[in-house]
This record gives sequence, C-alpha cells and structure tokens, in this order.
Amino acid sequence: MFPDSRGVSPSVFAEIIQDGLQLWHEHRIPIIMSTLFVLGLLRIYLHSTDDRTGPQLKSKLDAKVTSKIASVGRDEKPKFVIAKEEDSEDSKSTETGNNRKSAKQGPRRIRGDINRKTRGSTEPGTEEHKIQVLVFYSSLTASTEKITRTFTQELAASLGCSAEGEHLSRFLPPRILDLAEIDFDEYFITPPKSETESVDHFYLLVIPSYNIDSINDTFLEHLQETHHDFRIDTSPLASILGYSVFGFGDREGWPTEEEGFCFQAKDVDKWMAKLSGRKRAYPLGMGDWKRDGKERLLEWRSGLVDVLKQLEQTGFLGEGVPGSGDPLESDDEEEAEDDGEVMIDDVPASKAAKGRSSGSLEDVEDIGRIMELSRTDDSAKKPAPPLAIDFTIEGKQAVKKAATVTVKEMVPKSSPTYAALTKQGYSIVGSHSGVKICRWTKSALRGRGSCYKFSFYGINSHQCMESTPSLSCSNKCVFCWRHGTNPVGTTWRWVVDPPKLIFDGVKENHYKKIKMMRGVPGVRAERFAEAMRIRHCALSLVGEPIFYPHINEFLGMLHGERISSFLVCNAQHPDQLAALQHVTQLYVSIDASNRESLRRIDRPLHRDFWERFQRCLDILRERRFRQRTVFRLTLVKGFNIEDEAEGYADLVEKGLPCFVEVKGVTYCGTSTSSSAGLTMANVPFYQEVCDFVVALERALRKRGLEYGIAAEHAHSCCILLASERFKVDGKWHTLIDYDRFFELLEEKGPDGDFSPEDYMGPPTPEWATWGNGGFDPRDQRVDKKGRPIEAA
Ligand SMILES: Cc1cc2nc3c(=O)[nH]c(=O)nc-3n(C[C@H](O)[C@H](O)[C@H](O)COP(=O)(O)O)c2cc1C
Ligand code: SF4
Repeated sequence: MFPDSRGVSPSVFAEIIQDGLQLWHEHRIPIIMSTLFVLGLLRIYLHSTDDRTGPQLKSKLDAKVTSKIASVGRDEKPKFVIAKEEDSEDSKSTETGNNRKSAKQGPRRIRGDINRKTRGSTEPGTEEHKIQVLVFYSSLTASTEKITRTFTQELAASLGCSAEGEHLSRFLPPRILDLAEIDFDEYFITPPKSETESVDHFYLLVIPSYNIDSINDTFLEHLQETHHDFRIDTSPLASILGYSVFGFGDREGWPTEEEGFCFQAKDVDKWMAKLSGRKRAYPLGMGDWKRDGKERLLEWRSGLVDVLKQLEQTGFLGEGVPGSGDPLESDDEEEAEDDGEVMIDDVPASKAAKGRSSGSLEDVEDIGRIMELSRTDDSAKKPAPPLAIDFTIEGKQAVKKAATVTVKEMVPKSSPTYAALTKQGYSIVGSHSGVKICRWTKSALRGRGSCYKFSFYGINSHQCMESTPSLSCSNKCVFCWRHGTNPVGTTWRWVVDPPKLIFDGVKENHYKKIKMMRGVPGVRAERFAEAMRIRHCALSLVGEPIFYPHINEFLGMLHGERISSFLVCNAQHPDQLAALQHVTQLYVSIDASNRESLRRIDRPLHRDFWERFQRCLDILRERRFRQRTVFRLTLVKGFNIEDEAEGYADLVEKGLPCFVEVKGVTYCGTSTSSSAGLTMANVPFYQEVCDFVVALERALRKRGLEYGIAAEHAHSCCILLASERFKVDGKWHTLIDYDRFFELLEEKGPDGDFSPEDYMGPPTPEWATWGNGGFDPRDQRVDKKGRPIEAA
C-alpha cells in the first residue's frame, strides 16, 4: 500500500469509508429524523418572522391599491398620501424603455388612505392633535361676510379660544376664508397641511344663494369636478373631522326650497357629503336673511359647539343611524312603524329573539342586582319595592300572597323580550320601562310631516318622546305583534324601578337617538335644535303605563319639566285609573263595542274584563270635567268595524269622553301577525274609516249627544270626533294650550280642580279640519318611495 499525497494509504482510506458507511447504516434513521427536525424548526422560525412583517406589508399594499375610500368607517381616521408612481417597479421598468412606459406617463393620483391607529401616534382625541375650524363663506352684497365674521368670533369664544390667537383648548382659533379669494385646490382636494403641528380640520361653509353667476357656481363646479376626477379619489376630503353648511336665502323672492330657497347651500352640502366620505357633522342650516337668518345661525352655532366639544373629547363624530352622512335623502320613506298605536307586523318577536334564554332569574348575582336596584329607590324612600303588588286583590290577602312571590325583573337583559324590543329600536330603561323614537319624530325632523297629534292638538312630533314605564300588559290584543314574548300579567309581580331612574333613563336614551339623526340628509337644523328639548311624552308605547306603581310620581317629573303627558290605558285597571292624577290628555283604548268582540280582539287576561272595562268608562264619565278624556278606537276590518257603530255610540254615551279618536289599524310588512292571523285584508281603507266615523256621528246625534267630526289626518288614517264643549263660536278648538295646563297644575296641584276647557287652545287650523286632509302645510308630503306628493 502506498500512502496518497496527503499521507493516507488507500487501504486506510477504504477502511474509513467503510466505517462511515457502517456508521450511516447503523444510525441513519436518527440522523435523518434530527435533520428533518432541525429543518422544521428553521422553517417555523422563518415563517413566524415573515408573519410579523407580512400583514403590515400587505395592509400597506392593500391601502395603496385602494382607490375609493367611501367605505371608510366614521371612526377610522383617513390620511392622504400622494402616490409616487415614479418610485414603483413600473416606473423603473419604463426607464429601461419597456412597453409599460404609459404607466409612468399617467397622472399623479391623489387618494385617501386609512391611517391605522398605532400606539404612540398622534390620534385624534389625544393632546397633540389640534383642531382647526375653517369657516368658508361667499358674499356678493357683503351681508354674509359681516355676519360670518361675528359668527366666527363668537364660535372662537365658545370653543375656548379667541380669534386673536390665544387659545385655552385644543382648538386653534377658527380661520375665516372668503371663497372668492382662496385657491380651491388648497382646501378642497386635500385639507391643508401644517408643517409644525398635527392639525385636524373641521369645515364650516356659510353660503348665500344666488340665481345669477357667482363664485358659488365656480366653487360648486370645483367640488363636482373633484368628485368626478378619475385621478382623485371620490372622497379626498375624508380626513377632515367633519363639516356642516349653513345657507342664507330670501323667502320673499324664493319662498320654498322647491322654488330655490337656499338651493346652493343644499348643493354644497351634497357635494361635501360626497367629498368628505359622509362626514356631515351637523344638519344643513338655512335662514332667511331678512327674517330669521340670525336666529337660525345662532341655533346652528350652538349645535355645532356641542358637536365640536364632543370631537375634542372623543376625536369622532359619534354614532349615527343608517343613512347618516349620505349626500341625499333616501328615496324610500321609512317603513310604517309603530307610532305607539296598534299595528300589524310580520316579524313575530319570538323570531327576533330566537336563541335567547328565558327571562327567569338565573343566578344569585341577579338577585343581588335586583336588591341593589330596589335600594336605589330614592324617590320617596318608600319600603314598598321589591314587594310584588297585586292590583286584582285588595286588602290583607293581597299582601300575604305578594310576600310569597319571588321578585324578578320584568324584562331581564337575557330575556327574549329584551332582544326583541331592542332589535326593534326600543331602548330598555331599568328593568321594565322603554323608549323609542317613533317614525313621525324622524319624519318631522326631516320636514316630511308630523303625526295626527300635531294636526289635532298641536304636538310637534320632533319634540315628542314615546315611552312607557311598564312594558307589561294585561291583554294579548290580536293586533299586538309582541304577544308571545312581551310580559303579560294581571298583577305587578316584578322589581319596581324608582321613577327618577326611569325619567332620567328615558330622556337620556331619547336624546341619544335624536343625536344619531344628526348626519341624516334632509334633517332640518332648526327642527334638530328644537328636538333637543322634549315637550311632550306619549305614554303609549307598548304595555300599560298605569300598571307602574309610581305612575303619579313619574307624571310629576314630566310635568315638572313642562313636558305634557298623553297617557293611554287599556281600560282594565279601574283602581289605578281612579287614583291617577292630572295628565294633559287621558286616553282609554276602546277596541270593541261589546263583550264578545272585546274578548275576541283584546284577549284579556282578567276574567272580569268586561266589568273592569265598564268601571273604567264610569270613571271617565265622572272625570270628564277634570281630565281631558279621549276614547281611542282602532278599527280592524273583520273584527270591530262592521255594524258596530251603534255599539260604540252606546259606549260613548256611557263614558261621555271629550274626544273620540278613530284610527285604522296600521299595516307594516306582509303580515300574518303570527297567531292572530291578521293580514293586509284587516287594514281598512281611509274611505272605510270615514264611512264609519260618519255612521258613528249619526248614531251619537240620534242619542241626542252633541258630538261632531272636528278634524282629520288622512295621512295616518285618523279622524277626530269632539264634544261640542270644544266648539266655540262655530269653530272647533281641539288644540291645547300647554303653557296654561302647566300654570294650572302649578297653581292647583296634581289633584287640583280645573277642567279641560281651562286649557283649551286656539281654533283648530283650517287645514286640519274635516274635509281638508290635515297635513301640516309647513312640510312636504312624500309617498312611500319618498317622492313628493302634490296637495290635492
Ligand atoms: C342677485 C341675487 C340673487 C339671489 N338669488 C337667490 C336665490 O336663488 N335663492 C335664495 O334663497 N336667495 C337668493 N338671493 C338672496 C340672497 O341669498 C340673500 O340676500 C343673501 O343674504 C345675500 O348675501 P350677501 O349679502 O352676502 O350677498 C339672491 C340675492 C341676490 C342679490
Ligand atoms: S304622539 Fe308622539 S310618539 Fe305618538 S306618533 Fe305622535 S310623535 Fe310619535
């Protein structure tokens, strides 16, 4: 054997190889396994580091290719970037002369990008961010300029900063800018940028209208072109915090909006909604410079200050209802909705609440919470709650029985009723009260008409709160879609919430819901401002308000704030009715004219329902010179219309109410109204309601009763018969003098001796009287699709 060049002989070399092979054969499996294991670990490691950078990269890329940002959530803070196509791969390849050259030559694209919140960044709502209000105006004959200057100074003062530069809050002194002098590109393609500090902008635009060529036309053209420019995102101003527009016009020359009143402010509002990605922060204000201009502007300013202060605290505009911020009013009028009256609906509540657990007490914590609730009854420091109160049994027996009953919440959060009611837009307050914005309140906010109570009694729907302190009822009326899940009972056997808790809760939730309407197109600034003061309360939502043991205290709180009370009861609780103190108007639902019909339609839980009903009528008769009493008849075809006029006339003769309201049942959806089997066929036509009312009036006259048809509201299928006590000098006086009512109440107390005539209002307006339709002439009537309906 010869050693090789490195001094190892071939035989030794062969031996080494052989040893190696043997080693491999003996240990190959663990070697392969360990290698695979190490490779696996390596792969996992590499993958995880890739994950950490991947999504960021991906989101950046996603954001880059996003060309539309209209869908940016109201709570995401968009930021603008100018895409630099020169830096892209494409542009590099164009430099090398390949056929993608055109990509480089394309225009620079300006677009919105979502600024994802990262820790440590200066987000809105943090100290570092300043808020700059920019007040733009145009003015031909100088009045707008003058008024806008004063407005801006006052706004600065309200925001805690002065126009001179000294500012105590996060607000920089508002800047005033003449549209005729600025470069639109500087403000209306992207908001201006500050070199020195982080600034968010809020735009206000005060725009008079001119039907001649003016700077307004150039401005509007610019907004429109920016929106349509394919190089620019459709919402390049989405990074502003919000905007609002105020218009000046002249009603002498342009009396209505259809005739051009403030038409350019409306246009600016529309384009700003598009460019800002639906950032309308406050409704479009409009004022007649000769009449109410200053007043409207003041109102607008005060609403804006609230919004701006909220922005200062939270950085965001807050919640809105669907449609908030849209450029234009939706064409569809809202579906018919419960207006506190009765209606047929095709959504059985049980369906809505599917899957939720039962409403029973579930654990010890619940009991503890209930005891806590009961202890917070600071209203009268009465020991009553949480004892169950039995309305049906009097004397000691009742107390004995009550003491043995377990006290539950009427509508626990976990119950199907809670789920069903909240899904329908009700806010549940405490454990047994509710509040909801009715469709007429929304309609009045948008100038689309108020409910019949405006035509009959002068109630502004946008200042009306619909609520109840008891969601429970003792009937299961066929037209009530809620049966199946709503609590029913003949006795109050639940925890009793204190009246103050309910009063504060319903108001808070009502205002919250009104505020959510702020960004809805078509909402009128002056109505919105008025709506922030509740003037009326319709205690007629769902359930039976006088079921609530502290109803009188609750009424006292309403009246204490000069909120009128329209209370509807179901004529099943005579004792509570007898104990009821003054309300502005007291209703009793009269759903049928005879025992059998009442059983069929109301499906009462009380066995002595007819006797209770009769006793209620007696009480009403006794009270007719102390309370303003009303019979409410709800007509359901096939149930309580046919041949019943005479029967109803008998009931009117018994109760002698001040008024009889007749209303066709409301339809909503393609009803089968679940177990009741009601359909659209049960909804009477307006003409049928009219025929019934004429027959009823005749039947009353036949009995020598002095009633007449006083008013109508065809839009909601409702007609009012009134006692001639409310006819003065041949004119109906169905309106109410609310101020007088409160004066009398303050003077004479809640049990005081005063009569409905003492607070009778001025004559019923001509347009509301029988034969004139009853639609509020201030408003625009629309059909179900939101199209204007011309007056007949
Ligand atoms: C030439 C001219 C045209 C106008 N056209 C309208 C109009 O179409 N609709 C409207 O509501 N007001 C119209 N107005 C009323 C103005 O909007 C209103 O007077 C406004 O306050 C004027 O503001 P200024 O003094 O700042 O120019 C017009 C006024 C002028 C002088
Ligand atoms: S009275 Fe009030 S709650 Fe009832 S429908 Fe009219 S506005 Fe709505």
